[in-house]
Amino acid sequence: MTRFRQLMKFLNQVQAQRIDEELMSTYAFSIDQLMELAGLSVASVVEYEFAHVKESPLLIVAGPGNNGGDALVAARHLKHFGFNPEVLYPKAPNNPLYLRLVKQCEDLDIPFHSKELSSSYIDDRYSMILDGIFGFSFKGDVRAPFDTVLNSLRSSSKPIVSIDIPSGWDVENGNVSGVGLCPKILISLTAPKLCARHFIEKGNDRSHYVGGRFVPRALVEKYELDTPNYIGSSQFAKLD
Ligand SMILES: NC(=O)C1=CN([C@@H]2O[C@H](COP(=O)(O)OP(=O)(O)OC[C@H]3O[C@@H](n4cnc5c(N)ncnc54)[C@H](O)[C@@H]3O)[C@@H](O)[C@H]2O)[C@H](O)CC1
Ligand SMILES: [K+]
Repeated sequence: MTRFRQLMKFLNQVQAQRIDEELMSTYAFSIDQLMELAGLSVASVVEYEFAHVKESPLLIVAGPGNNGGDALVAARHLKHFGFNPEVLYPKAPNNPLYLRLVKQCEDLDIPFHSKELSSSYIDDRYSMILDGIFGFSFKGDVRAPFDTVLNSLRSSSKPIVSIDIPSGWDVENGNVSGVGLCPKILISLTAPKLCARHFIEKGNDRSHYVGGRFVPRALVEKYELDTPNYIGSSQFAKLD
């Protein structure tokens, strides 16, 4: 796997949301397409980093928005990759897109949990945690039921991989509340958001990836994104 120089461009919250909107208007993508590619990137990074613990169950925590949708897509791909994913879905929205993703997972016999799991249960059962709770639309103080979910994940000793934003972190200012997760791996989608600067500062035992290989050149130029040169068919790039 080739490493890439650290990207220098970080998006604020409004830019991240605008890029998302433009992809689905000007550039004619459907949300299903973007989510499928985002979730595939995430699953590919997990496969790359955790292939050695494939047999143990892994815990995928899905939130109420599209970050949670990415997590559900990743769960499906990981099952096809030979992993043993289980999904914690504390607040399942009644939205046709997410209902389809849940059905696709259930049809693969992926177990779902709706009630918070204790940190001791997580530590005993799972090899790692995939955090798809909140992404770039998170704002304000964490509301129930996710406050207690974040508490038990934070108390667990298992490695956390965060999709796009470490959940509980302010999208621009990082873990200012102190209630956010402390991931070992961050997978930024499209481009890193401003909070990723604080993740990088934490040091060498952290890995930062970028995924979401769907950004047209005109959008890269408009927002001056430093998207990596993905190698071959790879769905992610690891940043230095
Ligand atoms: N262009 C891309 O890179 C793509 C990224 N994708 C993923 O989509 C998320 C952003 O999704 P969005 O639905 O806009 O928002 P979130 O998932 O971050 O969450 C919204 C959800 O959360 C609730 N919420 C917000 N703040 C709080 C709070 N303080 N307490 C409790 N609940 C909160 C809110 O009510 C909503 O229900 C991005 O990060 C990527 O992961 C797309 O999948 C593809 C394109
Ligand atoms: K997240």
